[in-house]
Amino acid sequence: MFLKTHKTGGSTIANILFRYGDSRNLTFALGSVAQGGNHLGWPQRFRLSSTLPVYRPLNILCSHTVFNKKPMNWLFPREISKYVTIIRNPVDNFESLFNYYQLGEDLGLGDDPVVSLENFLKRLSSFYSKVKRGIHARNPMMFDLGFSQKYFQNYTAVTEYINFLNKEFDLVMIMEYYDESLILLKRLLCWEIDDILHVKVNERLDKEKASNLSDRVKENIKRWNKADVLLFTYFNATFWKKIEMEGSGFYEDLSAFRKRRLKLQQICFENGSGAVQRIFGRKDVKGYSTRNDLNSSLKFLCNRWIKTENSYLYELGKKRQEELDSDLEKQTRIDDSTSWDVSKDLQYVPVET
Ligand SMILES: Nc1ncnc2c1ncn2[C@@H]1O[C@H](COP(=O)(O)OS(=O)(=O)O)[C@@H](OP(=O)(O)O)[C@H]1O
Repeated sequence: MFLKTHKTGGSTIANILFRYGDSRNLTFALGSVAQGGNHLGWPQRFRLSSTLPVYRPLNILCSHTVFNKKPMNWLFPREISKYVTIIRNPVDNFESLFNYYQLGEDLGLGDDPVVSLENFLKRLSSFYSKVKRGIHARNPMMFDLGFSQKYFQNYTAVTEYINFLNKEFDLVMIMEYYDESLILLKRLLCWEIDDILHVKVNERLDKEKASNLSDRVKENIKRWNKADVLLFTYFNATFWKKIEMEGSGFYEDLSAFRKRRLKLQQICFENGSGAVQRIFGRKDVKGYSTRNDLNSSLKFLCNRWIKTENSYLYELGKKRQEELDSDLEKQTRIDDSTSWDVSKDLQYVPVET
């Protein structure tokens, strides 16, 4: 169960999980197409009804949702499942989220990534309630991890919830240490290095980024998102303790992984092509150009690395629908209550009068 928090590098992990699960015919928790397919009830807490129906146990959940222990533990029993998530430095996370979702524009603060963010932080309380996607606009990571907004300003509640998360999750990855995070994931899931190969996806275009934020703005982002700061500080510390416990084999894996990834990236993609990828509607992010000289199997492999979340979900949804249709067909056949002719032992023989 991968709890995909917003703007933390989760789409890259989801792409890894899609490729892993799809090639092994595993079953994903899929959202309804009406919700865009990539949300499992978000911003509501996860419920059993948040996923499309399925007649077999689920193997992977990797779409946006809000953590909810009971239904999740039911679908992914703790004894046989791994619970993982990823977080990011709250300053960069908030900047990414604010500008990606154009919250400044929503509020009439203009489309300049730096100025609109500065102005938002100046008059927070009056703006917060007005943001259409207000859910995003404070402690977005703690929100996705299921912490109630009511307690955002309660230190005891925040720290207790972080302790609770520490018990619920087997691994909390850190975006700033992406490679190290993936090696921990590989080891936790007993995977091979090839299973975690990837390219960075969903990176904003440079013009949408607010680079060089002043120290004052950074400090205000931290003060506004105190619960996320506490979350990040706590799991950043446990992350390095985890790595220490892995021993020296961890760094051997890390170096082998980096070499292999570089090699495959060189095989698959043109260097610095400046390509742009459309991910939905009119939203573009940085993309990749696959090399022209690839044979068909390599082309297939390389294109899967950069396949967007939405097209993966669309394909998986279609596959699921076909399975459901055939499962339903089988059930209808079993339930056909007029088919009494398969055996005659209990055949109806009326009493003679
Ligand atoms: N491998 C790797 N290493 C470092 N950083 C990475 C990686 N993959 C994704 N990213 C950065 O993650 C940001 C996108 O996060 P998400 O995919 O979670 O966004 S979303 O909520 O699903 O829209 C986005 O950050 P910003 O560009 O700052 O917005 C990506 O650049």
